[in-house]
Amino acid sequence: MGFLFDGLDAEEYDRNYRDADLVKRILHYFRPQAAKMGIAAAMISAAALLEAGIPIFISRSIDTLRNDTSMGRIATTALILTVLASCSWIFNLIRQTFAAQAVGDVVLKIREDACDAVLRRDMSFYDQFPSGKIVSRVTSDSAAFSQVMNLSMELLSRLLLVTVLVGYLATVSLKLTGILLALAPIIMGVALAFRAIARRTITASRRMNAEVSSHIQETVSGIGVAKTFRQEAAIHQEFLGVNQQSLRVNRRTRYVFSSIFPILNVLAGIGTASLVYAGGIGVREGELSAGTWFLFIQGLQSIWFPLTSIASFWSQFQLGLAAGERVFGLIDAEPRVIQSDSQRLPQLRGEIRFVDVDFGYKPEEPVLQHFNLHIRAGETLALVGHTGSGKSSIAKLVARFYEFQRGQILIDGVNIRHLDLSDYRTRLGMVTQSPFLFDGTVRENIRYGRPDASDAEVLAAARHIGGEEWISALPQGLDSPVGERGASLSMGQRQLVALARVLLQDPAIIILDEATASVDPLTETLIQEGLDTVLAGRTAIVIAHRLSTVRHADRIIVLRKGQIIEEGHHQHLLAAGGHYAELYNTYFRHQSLEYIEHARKAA
Ligand SMILES: Nc1ncnc2c1ncn2[C@@H]1O[C@H](COP(=O)(O)OP(=O)(O)OP(=O)(O)O)[C@@H](O)[C@H]1O
Repeated sequence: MGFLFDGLDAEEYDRNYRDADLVKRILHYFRPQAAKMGIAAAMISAAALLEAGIPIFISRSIDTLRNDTSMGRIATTALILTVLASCSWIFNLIRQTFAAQAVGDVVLKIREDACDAVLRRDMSFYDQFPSGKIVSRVTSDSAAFSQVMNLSMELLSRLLLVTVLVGYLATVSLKLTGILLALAPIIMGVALAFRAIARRTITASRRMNAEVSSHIQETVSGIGVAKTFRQEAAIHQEFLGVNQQSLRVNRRTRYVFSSIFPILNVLAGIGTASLVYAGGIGVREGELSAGTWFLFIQGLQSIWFPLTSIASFWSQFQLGLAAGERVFGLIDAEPRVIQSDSQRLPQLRGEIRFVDVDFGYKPEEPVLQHFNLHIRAGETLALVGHTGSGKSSIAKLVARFYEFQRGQILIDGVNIRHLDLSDYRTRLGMVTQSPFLFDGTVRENIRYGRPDASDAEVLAAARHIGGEEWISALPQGLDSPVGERGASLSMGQRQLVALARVLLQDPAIIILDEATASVDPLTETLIQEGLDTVLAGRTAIVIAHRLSTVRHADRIIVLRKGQIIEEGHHQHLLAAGGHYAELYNTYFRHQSLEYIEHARKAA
């Protein structure tokens, strides 16, 4: 009876597709599987006919055996029944095998399409869809969607069975068939009512369990803060409350589930009793044979479960379609970044020009307005400004992660919208504040910059960035595992890996979001040397957090609310005594050697 509870955890999502379109699209995925599905459908029909035939054969046999009880007759009856049951099992096995293959292939294809779609999307897409939702669309929704097909086949088989059986019973006794069918709406009504109640209690129970987990997770992850503020007792009390509520909800769920089977059994009992009574009278009056009487009682059992599953079909079918819709929604999401050409720039010099650019993540919240900036090829440009001033946005536009609303961005004089993006991005390197390392070794992570690089090239890049020492400090050298997201490496080591990776890539333009987290002085020096190596001879946009970077930058631009308010060289800007000087005094000055010396003397 598991089908009664299936799919209860699905959420309601907004529907944008018509059911007919969804079904058409699903069928389109099944088209290459037509042969397998054809075999499965044939097996369904054969098995349904056999399953309906078995009780009919038994009823006939009962009547025959009343007149002929010879060993031969008994043995033949038993043998035929064994053959019929075995055939039914074999047909079902073939059907399950072919259907599982077809559905499995379709889920595989849909997941491939969903994964491709995810990889093609621009960054604005990821702002809109949190990663958890994307993952669940690619994994569980694509599987839930295949349920539509399984359900349809199951329904087909049940309908066939009920039709054949009821059709035959009607030819035997209309009166008893009437009694049998009168029970159908009651059975279906109870099944539907139970589904509605079960759905509510299950949802409440799931929410409650999620609440308990999130409470524990929050407590554990914020344990340091909780201890500092001596909140342990309050947290304990709060947890007791949530836990008690969870107990109540889960108890109610169990009551609901354990009450349904007795209710269904009582109904089945009433149905059987009515048939026994009406059939018994029929036998007494000589209108029915004992075999037919048996057939109707057995028929109730055979029709009972199919009826409950037919009752629950439609809502489950809708849930499957909704899952399909979420997957198609992901596949069909319109890209915002649109390239109108695919020009390649084999000799990218790295000149970047923003011409009168307007940009906002949301149209009503502009980040850059009439923005103009010219970065010469090979120039190192440092962007400074308070948080939210638009530094990262400029970098993201150069990387073509987002679409801008007005103006032009030119790369070596070519409109960025006309470039072959994948070619362009091979010449564009990015080092983010907290570099993302993939689970694997240091070597694999460095090679990520250029998959065809040899071991010698990887080693050379690593040495070039930080010398021999940082490599030998790693437990297994370049073969040391980095752990999930690089957790086994220190922050400094992760940055060195990211720099070696980008050096191996050898881009013409480099975007660097300097890390704010401080590292030990030795690593700091290593990173600085690595940075100098990476930046040399390339166009660099650096979101600067280090004094040494702003000092050595060819040009600094100071941003406020998406506008350039000052620009020039470090000394020049400092002498001007404007916004940069203020930023320097509050942010950069404490990193200077003079400041540290002065502070030490003062202490
Ligand atoms: N993905 C996003 N979706 C919506 N708004 C965003 C997004 N990223 C940034 N913003 C907004 O755009 C503005 C500029 O942000 P940006 O990240 O460019 O600033 P920033 O100068 O790099 O700041 P920080 O130094 O804190 O990184 C801010 O108001 C920010 O809230």
